[in-house]
Amino acid sequence: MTEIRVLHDEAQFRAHTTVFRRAMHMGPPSDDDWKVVLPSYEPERVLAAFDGDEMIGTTQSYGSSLMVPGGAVVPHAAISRVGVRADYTRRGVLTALMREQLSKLPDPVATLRASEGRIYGRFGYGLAGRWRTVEVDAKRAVIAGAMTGRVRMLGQDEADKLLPELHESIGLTRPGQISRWAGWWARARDRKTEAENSVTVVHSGPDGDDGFITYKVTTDKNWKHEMSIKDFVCANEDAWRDLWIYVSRVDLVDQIEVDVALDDPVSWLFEDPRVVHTKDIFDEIWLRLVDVPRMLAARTYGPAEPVVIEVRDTLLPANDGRYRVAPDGVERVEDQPDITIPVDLLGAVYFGDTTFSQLVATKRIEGTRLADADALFAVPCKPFCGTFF
Ligand SMILES: CC(=O)SCCNC(=O)CCNC(=O)[C@H](O)C(C)(C)COP(=O)(O)OP(=O)(O)OC[C@H]1O[C@@H](n2cnc3c(N)ncnc32)[C@H](O)[C@@H]1OP(=O)(O)O
Repeated sequence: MTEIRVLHDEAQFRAHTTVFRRAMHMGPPSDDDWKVVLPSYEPERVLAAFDGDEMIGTTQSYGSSLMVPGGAVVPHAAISRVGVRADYTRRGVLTALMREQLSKLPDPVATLRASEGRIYGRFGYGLAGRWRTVEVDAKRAVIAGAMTGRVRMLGQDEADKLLPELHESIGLTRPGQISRWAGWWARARDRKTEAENSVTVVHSGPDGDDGFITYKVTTDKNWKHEMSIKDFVCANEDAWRDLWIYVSRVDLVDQIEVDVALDDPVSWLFEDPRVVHTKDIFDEIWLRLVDVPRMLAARTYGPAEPVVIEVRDTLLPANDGRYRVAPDGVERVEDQPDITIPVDLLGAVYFGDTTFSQLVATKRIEGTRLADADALFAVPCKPFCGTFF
């Protein structure tokens, strides 16, 4: 019999990490590891499944905020450390954890990064945003013109102190982005220490610091140097362009790799757009609309005739209902629906990464008046988070 409990103390948190890591085929945390991981445990947000006294499954969330289309920022739960002990899988342990977690979340929306694509749809998470991994041939990469601002390289201690403040002051600039919590920065600092030669460069414009990158250069046995950009954050286009000028001019580097938004205009920076090659497109944001009326009201809509959308949510039936979505807002109605959609697929269209028409074409949903629905949910830019957790 599986029982779900909220964990409260450090010993339980450490056992939680061990169960999760084992599910991911990693060993338990060392004492040094544990010092870094502990700050990522937030009271009341940590759940575990038990069989008697045995901990057999885990999940937790971090309190954060998320930008939605139109620019509003809403409280958000970042879901992480989901794992079930291999000797207990496929007996409903994750189902019990997810059910309990969703019923208790204080936030109207949750996102996660999925280890596998078939796990989370049944719990109402939809694939809402993807990233594009690009490789830039640095030897041929020429950006015309000079920087408009200036860049400076930081020492590790300085970076550890400045980056959380700078990230917060830059704020969220694109739908899909989330704020970072103290435990996120502790893990990031630890990963940089592991990487040893991780480099942080900050950009300043007329109003002060307004962007940064963190990267690492590795050298293979053929003396080929690859720069991997781990973090690329900027408040404006000048900072973005100047930081690209900087990385494209670092000596010895043959190739630069970075994850960007699907519609990132990076190719247009270079005199020869072919220096940018898309290596991969991969799912990033799995979105769970926990409070559907609140989340539908939080975003803005494009110009189109209103449509009535019927939402089905087996885990959170308070969301079940028909919503009339119009450019001037959303209201619950009893009218006949134009479209009927499960909550995971409403999550998939929420950020505009996919459309109602595409879902109908693939027979995932049924509906009419698709041109209006697509126009209402259309967005000027694709979602991208850029914060891995
Ligand atoms: C946000 C993150 O942390 S991502 C990391 C997720 N964790 C991992 O990948 C670690 C390794 N895997 C595991 O720990 C487990 O297999 C989990 C957590 C993915 C699933 O836990 P389980 O307790 O086995 O899930 P549960 O028994 O509740 O399964 C519910 C349903 O999902 C299906 N399901 C569960 N996992 C998978 C999977 N990996 N692939 C396909 N279907 C799956 C089950 O078959 C079941 O379907 P059914 O209701 O039709 O019978």
